[in-house]
Amino acid sequence: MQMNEPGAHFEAGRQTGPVILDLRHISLSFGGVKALTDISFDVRQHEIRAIIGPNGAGKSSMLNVINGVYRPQQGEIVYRGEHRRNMDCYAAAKSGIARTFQNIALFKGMTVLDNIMTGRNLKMRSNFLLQALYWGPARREEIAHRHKAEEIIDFLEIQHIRKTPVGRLPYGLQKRVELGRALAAEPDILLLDEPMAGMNVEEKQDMCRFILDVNDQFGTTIVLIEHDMGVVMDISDRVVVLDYGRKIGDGTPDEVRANPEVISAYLGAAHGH
Ligand SMILES: Nc1ncnc2c1ncn2[C@@H]1O[C@H](COP(=O)(O)OP(=O)(O)OP(=O)(O)O)[C@@H](O)[C@H]1O
Repeated sequence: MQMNEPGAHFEAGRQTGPVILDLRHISLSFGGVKALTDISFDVRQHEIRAIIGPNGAGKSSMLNVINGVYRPQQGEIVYRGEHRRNMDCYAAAKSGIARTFQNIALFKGMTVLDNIMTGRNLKMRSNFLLQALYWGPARREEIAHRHKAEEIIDFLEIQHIRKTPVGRLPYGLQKRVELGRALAAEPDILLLDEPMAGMNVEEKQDMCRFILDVNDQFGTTIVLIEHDMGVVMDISDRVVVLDYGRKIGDGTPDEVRANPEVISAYLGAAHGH
């Protein structure tokens, strides 16, 4: 029998580690609108954790709480054992949390390579002054960053478009470049907001493969929002289900699929309630 590290768990045949991110009793409202009410769930190292739920359920708000864009009025976030009232956007990025957005947020006029290089910003030590004073070290640093960006380009199989302005690419490839930019930060946790939205079947299959490879080869923990149930159930270790800002289910894909409250929320949504 294989010996596991302490705190190790097996989900969907994948070994996941101890809890890296723990969200406790998070409540968030905008004026009178309650976007999240008393949500608690955790994320284990190396797992693929999905957040699902009907439109307006609070999924994007939850990601925004995790990377510090929104500050919840109540609750606590424990990240790597440190307790915080809320995350701070810059600190979250600096401490290894990267994300992609529902609507692509790339520099359309810039090439694929340059967009991916922007993901290295937080890793760059040299600023303009330093570059002027110490041309050598800054140059060496630039080369190292470029090398990393090229590695990501190879990994995502987009060598052929590395010099193409992003705005000229089809949607599916733009989404892949956005993933590349997030990967350039070498994150420990990658937050993906609907990575497959608007894609055709083939593009979805490619994206699934890349997400699984990122998780497998880089050991990256992944938290994703996705509407395509087939994809979610296929690739996730555990799924949290939100409805009207409340958590109504949490568990393995099989557990969630069999949860009567989840079934009725989805049937209700399908019937337009
Ligand atoms: N910045 C904001 N200002 C005011 N209300 C907001 C804001 N962001 C989200 N909300 C509200 O919070 C609720 C949850 O929205 P959220 O976008 O998190 O849901 P979602 O599950 O991601 O939805 P979708 O699947 O449609 O993207 C909604 O009622 C939404 O209108």
